[in-house]
Order: sequence, then structure tokens, then C-alpha cells
Amino acid sequence: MERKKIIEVKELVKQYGDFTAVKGISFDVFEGEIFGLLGPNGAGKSTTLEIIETLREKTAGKVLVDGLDLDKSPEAIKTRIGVQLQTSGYYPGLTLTELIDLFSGLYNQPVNATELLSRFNLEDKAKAKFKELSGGQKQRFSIATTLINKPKIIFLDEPTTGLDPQARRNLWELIQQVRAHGTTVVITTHYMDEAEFLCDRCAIVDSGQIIAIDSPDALIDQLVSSGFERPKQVKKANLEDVFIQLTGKNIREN
Ligand SMILES: Nc1ncnc2c1ncn2[C@@H]1O[C@H](COP(=O)(O)OP(=O)(O)OP(=O)(O)O)[C@@H](O)[C@H]1O
Repeated sequence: MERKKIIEVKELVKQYGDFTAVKGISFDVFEGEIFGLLGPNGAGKSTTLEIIETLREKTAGKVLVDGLDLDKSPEAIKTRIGVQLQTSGYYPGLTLTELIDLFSGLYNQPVNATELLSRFNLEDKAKAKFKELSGGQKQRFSIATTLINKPKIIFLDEPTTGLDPQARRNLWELIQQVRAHGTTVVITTHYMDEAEFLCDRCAIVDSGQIIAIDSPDALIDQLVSSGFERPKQVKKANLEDVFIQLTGKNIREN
């Protein structure tokens, strides 16, 4: 059975003055997958996401989200997507419940704040102010808020940057749960372990172009079949495994 394309990007171009940040990229995202955009700083990942999110004008190309043309139906697209705000985008003095109620009113979507907070292990923080949360809790809350308008797709821009190993792994599990509920996830990251763990497929973007696109496994197999070998014998564990083994998996943020 053919999988449904929920995002179609064709020959997308973005120029900032004389500088071309996105150079005619094309890719599809399938419904229900976790799709990653990977690439070094300045590759054009955020620009591409912001165009799909209707937050930035494109220079050329075509974008369809859930079958809707970005040029014709940006408002309808907004109702089908959830966008993670930078953590500075929240009123720091409001409690989490008040913030959820605020968004719920803005989107005109009734939301059970307690249920949403407990899905993200934040039920104990319902009356806490946003500014009182740890980094991991802030990230969990910002992902929770992407779901308020019951979107088909959520976009997460570097969701685990700055988090400790326990908080990162916890967030990975939560992102998998979001997908298990049927939401498509598009994520940008600099962490290859994160992409390998989470993404069904990923596009590697460099200097505004997609230089590879496939599942992490297939990309690794292609490299290995080209004769690549790691210069050093790979050990069965790495330093992060040592750290997690010693400090446990529990998140430390209460
Ligand atoms: N508003 C802007 N005006 C001019 N140039 C911009 C603007 N926004 C981004 N750029 C440039 O476009 C290029 C792509 O930026 P973008 O933020 O999309 O990259 P990125 O892959 O998300 O990088 P990072 O990983 O650092 O977030 C960069 O060279 C950046 O300096």
C-alpha cells in the first residue's frame, strides 16, 4: 500500500538578499513518520521548517501540507500543524495550567490541561510558573503545547539541545509516544545518535542542498558498502552508556 505524503516540498528556494540559503530542495514526509532534517549550522534547516510552518516567505518552489498548497491555504495549514515555540516565547510568570488555557483559548480548542501535563510527566508542575521549570521540563512543556490544537504534524527544532543525557532520553521516549498517537513529527537536530534513535528517515542538508535522504540504517549501510571502516575498533559501549549506567535513567529535575 502506498504511504500518504503529508508534506511535499518541491524545488524550494530561499534567498536572503544575494545569499541563497535554500537551493532548490525537494523531499516528502509520510504520514506517521518521524522525519529528521540533519545538517551543520547554517545549512538551511530552520529556514526550511519555518517556510513549511507558514512563518517565513519562500522565494520559489512548491509546498503542500496535508494536500494543501502553502500559497493558497496558509491559514488552513496553520490549523493542521503544531509548532514548538522557543522557550523564551512563554509568559514566564504564568503557571503551566494558565499557559495551556491561554493557548486553548487562542486556538479555540478545548483542552484537558491535567491530562496533557500528565502525558508529559508534568502533572506535579501544574501550578508551577514556567520560569521555575528545569531545562528538561521546559522542553517537555513546549512539546506538550504543540499538541493543543490537535495537529496532524508537529515540528520540533533542536528539541534536546542543552539537556543532560537522562532528560534527552526521556524526551526521545515522549516524542515516540507522540508519534504512537498518530502525529507525524518533523525534527531538526545536530545529534546523530538522536536521529539514529528517533528518525524513520532523515535528510542530510548541507549548504542549502539535500545531499542524502533515507533511513538511518540504509544511510549507514551505504557508507559501509562503499568500503568505509571506522579507524578504531568500536567498543560495545560508549562514554554515555557509562554515564547512564552510573547515574541511572531517572531524570533529575525536581
Ligand atoms: N533573516 C535572515 N537574513 C539573512 N540571512 C539569514 C536569515 N536567516 C538565516 N539566514 C542565513 O541563512 C542560512 C541558513 O540559516 P538557517 O537558520 O536556516 O540554518 P540552520 O541549518 O537552521 O542552522 P542552525 O543549525 O545553526 O540552526 C545561514 O547562513 C543564515 O546565516
